Amino acid sequence: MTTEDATTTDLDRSDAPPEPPAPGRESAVRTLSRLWPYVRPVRARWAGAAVTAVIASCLGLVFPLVLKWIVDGPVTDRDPSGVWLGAGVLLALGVAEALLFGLRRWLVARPLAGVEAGMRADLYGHLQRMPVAFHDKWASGQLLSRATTDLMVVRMFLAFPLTFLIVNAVTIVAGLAVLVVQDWGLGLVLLAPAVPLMAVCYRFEHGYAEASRRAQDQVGDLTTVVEESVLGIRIIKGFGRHRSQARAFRELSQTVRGTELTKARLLAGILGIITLLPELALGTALVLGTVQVADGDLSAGTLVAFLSTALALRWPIESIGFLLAMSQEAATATRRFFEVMDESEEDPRVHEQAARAGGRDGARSGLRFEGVEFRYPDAAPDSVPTLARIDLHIRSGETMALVGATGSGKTTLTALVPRLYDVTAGRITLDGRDVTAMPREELRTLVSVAFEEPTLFSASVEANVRMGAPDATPDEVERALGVAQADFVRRLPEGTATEVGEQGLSLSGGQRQRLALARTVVGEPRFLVLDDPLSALDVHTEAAVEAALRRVLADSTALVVAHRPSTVLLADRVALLSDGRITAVGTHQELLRSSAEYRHLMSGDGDHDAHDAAEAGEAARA
Ligand SMILES: Nc1ncnc2c1ncn2[C@@H]1O[C@H](COP(=O)(O)OP(=O)(O)OP(=O)(O)O)[C@@H](O)[C@H]1O
Repeated sequence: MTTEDATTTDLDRSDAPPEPPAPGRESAVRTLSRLWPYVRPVRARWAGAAVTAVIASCLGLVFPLVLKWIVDGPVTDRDPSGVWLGAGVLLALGVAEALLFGLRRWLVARPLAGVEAGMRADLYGHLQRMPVAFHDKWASGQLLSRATTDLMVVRMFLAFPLTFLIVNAVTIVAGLAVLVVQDWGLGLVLLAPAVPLMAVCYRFEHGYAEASRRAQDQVGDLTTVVEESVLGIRIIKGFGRHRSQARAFRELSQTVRGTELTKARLLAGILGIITLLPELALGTALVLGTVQVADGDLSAGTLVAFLSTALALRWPIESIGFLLAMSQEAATATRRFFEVMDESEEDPRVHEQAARAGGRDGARSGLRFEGVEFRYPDAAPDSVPTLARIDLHIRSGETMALVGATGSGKTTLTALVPRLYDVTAGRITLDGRDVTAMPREELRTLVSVAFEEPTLFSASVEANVRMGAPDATPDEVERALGVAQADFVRRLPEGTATEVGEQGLSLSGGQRQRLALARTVVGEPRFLVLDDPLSALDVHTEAAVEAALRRVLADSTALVVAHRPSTVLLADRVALLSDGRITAVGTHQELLRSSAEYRHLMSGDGDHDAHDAAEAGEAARA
């Protein structure tokens, strides 16, 4: 996304993910079960940790039984040594419980950090293999938030709620069994809230899933806005838009706050009910139990044991509300993760049919567009194609300039050669081989591209240039920097080792463009596709780059998008693109003579869009 785009962002949007599936369409359990391939390698340690936690939690249920023994035994018999023994057992139980919980944490911490890292690496690798059309469609903040916050939520779920939902369920069942065994009547009183609680939990899960999805998407939008504002900070300041931008940001954060409050309200509601109903049941059991003890129907020890068992179950029951909430958030995070992972990657296979059909033109026949038609993937099927009926032959070793009004489709046409997008009809061949018949790696070694927007990465000058050819020798890097007239790198603090890019030294537009050009030519590719590569250079530097570039172009087959006559003069021939169609091909002089539209475009009187240029051409003809 360009910086210009960043500032025109409508902050009120609720953009990507494109059409998120409605929550609840797939159950949380089903969604979370998709994590199994990632959890599988650590299943033994995870299960060991869960069993440890179950043992630790159930040890808590032994306390009341020891208490009962102390009250009904040594206390009733006034036996101090028995009381000390009981106290010692309680202390040992407490220490054992603490140690076991510590062991559980130790068992899972490292493997689950590994699961999170593995998922993140998979997501990153997948994003690298996704077609450009996918990145056109998805807001960067949505992808960022999925790779960071969502994966953290998943790790926390595996470490805590998943284990404790199991641990607490086992503890509650065991505890209720202990209660019923001690006094079935009082046990049933405590069991009474179970059914309404289950109904409440079910309803809560549904509402919370919806709110949690909304919140996580809104956080993604917020991330996008922050990222775009940082990238576009110069334009925001330059246009004095920081106040309105801040206001729009505040509104979006208010929306996130509102959704978080909805979640908090839902959680508070269920926590209230989950606490209230068992407390009521416990109060009732306490009254009934006390009456039974007074009537002599129940021993005091049994009542103490009964109540302390019930109290030991308070935490497992009360925690269910937020464990469910965390599980729902993890289900949403997992769903958001797999929404990206489920998108199909670029097909690495070559098209067999195209491979068989290719080769008939023979070697060194250059770059050919044959009946090419292209429509962007999100365009309506019946819309006018962006490019249509493109037949163009750039002979081996020839440089063809591509000229056309703004919006006529020049960038789109250049993007088809390295298969950033695939043609919707027709074919493109390199030395007679259909580009779809080549493995992408081979294609992208054969074709080198320089885009209008010279993006550099946070790395040294040399590493940025080497992206064009990782195996280039230092001499080749020097030569490429020479072609791009990037001698300014010698004056940088650490020469070619100087860090540039987002976190590095700031370079001027022209300097960045020259480094990007060096990156393109370093591998001496057979085919070069340059999208207006000299637009940011002053006339003297442009002339020097052109002189050097001419030597490179002599050995390559090149397609060069050009807006200025000086760039056009690099080319042997020129193709004129009007509204997505090639309307003329010839030398610069021929087109100056024969095409009014071309004359108009080359006259340099301002910027024209495709329509203006065509109209101006018509007018000039008339
Ligand atoms: N990713 C995209 N998705 C949908 N439509 C697009 C996309 N990129 C460009 N377009 C549309 O395709 C048309 C051609 O755009 P393109 O960028 O190829 O023009 P161009 O000739 O290179 O213009 P310029 O000289 O201004 O760079 C435009 O109408 C543009 O709106």
